Amino acid sequence: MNHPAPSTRLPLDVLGVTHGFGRTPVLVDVSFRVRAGGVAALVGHSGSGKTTLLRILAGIERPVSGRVEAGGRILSGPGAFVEPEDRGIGFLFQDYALFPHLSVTDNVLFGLRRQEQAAARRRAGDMLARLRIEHLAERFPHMLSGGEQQRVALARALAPRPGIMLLDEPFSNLDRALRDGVRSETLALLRELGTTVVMVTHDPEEALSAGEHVVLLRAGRVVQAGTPTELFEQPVDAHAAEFFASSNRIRGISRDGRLATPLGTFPAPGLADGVQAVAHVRPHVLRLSASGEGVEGRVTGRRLLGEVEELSVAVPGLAPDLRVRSTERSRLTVDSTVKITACVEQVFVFADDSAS
Ligand SMILES: Nc1ncnc2c1ncn2[C@@H]1O[C@H](COP(=O)(O)OP(=O)(O)OP(=O)(O)O)[C@@H](O)[C@H]1O
Repeated sequence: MNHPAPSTRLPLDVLGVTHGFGRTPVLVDVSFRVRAGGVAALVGHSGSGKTTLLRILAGIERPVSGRVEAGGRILSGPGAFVEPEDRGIGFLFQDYALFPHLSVTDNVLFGLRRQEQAAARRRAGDMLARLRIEHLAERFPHMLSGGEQQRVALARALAPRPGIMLLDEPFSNLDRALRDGVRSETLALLRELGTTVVMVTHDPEEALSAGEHVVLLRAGRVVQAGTPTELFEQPVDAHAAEFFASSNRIRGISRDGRLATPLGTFPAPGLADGVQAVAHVRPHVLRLSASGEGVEGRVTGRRLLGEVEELSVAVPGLAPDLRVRSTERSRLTVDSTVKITACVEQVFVFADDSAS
């Protein structure tokens, strides 16, 4: 099999990018760096500004202020702007946007239209081989499955060997079984080619599994940026904690650096005495046992969610019931009395936003 030459490795810097439409601010002072050949996942709820930021990186949109640099070259900035086609950036978007009237080969050649024809044909052939879709070369997009279309779109985007690749929810149209495979294959290929990647997703699992650097956006601001482990295990605020795993939210009042709740007391560093706060207790950090240590509760329901099982447990003084998840199948039945313990280090306490 022919292997395409690696792309030029480029770091990408986003420096204080601010943008808005009319009076509405959409991005506020956004900064982050993606190392050359690294993969960053931009994640956030709908409307947090992910796509606008990607459009700015692509050069489709000009930021109101701030800079975008690739390998030290200013792409957007005060008095400087490089047109999208001259940025050396490839895109892969959700709807693939293959040309319906062009064959697979011609779709890939479209990305190489600035090159000499014989070299372009060789490159297109290499790319199709690399993605194991040579046998589809003469087909038209309507004759392809979703996964095949995605590969063709990837081949088209990668054929010019961009140093940077922008992915906007490129796997969300694929069904779950296909998605995981296509995503890991795509990222493995991009890593092999040394391409720097910025991937937009609203799926927390996808961000944690794909990005070595995760940037969490809320209302156009970076809430937190770091490794997947940092974002999952050390969230900076309630929003960051809830984004990656929905928790049992247990209210209490802080005293002496701890939060007293019906489920026990949890460390509440930095909170003054008498502040209303919430302990975010993820369902998987709770353990149930038939007897022993812990707060007493009563099992009120069981649901199998696939790999994990969720039990709901009523605890006096707590509403709604606690959600407890485990990959082990519980022997506890509905109505049995249980003891509940929480892994204290994995409980996050933040001031109660809804109380102010
Ligand atoms: N051309 C535009 N004119 C006016 N407002 C816009 C325009 N493009 C985006 N917006 C607004 O900017 C905000 C951010 O939109 P953006 O598409 O960047 O968010 P997103 O995080 O990508 O959301 P989603 O996950 O739903 O795609 C939204 O409030 C949106 O309505």
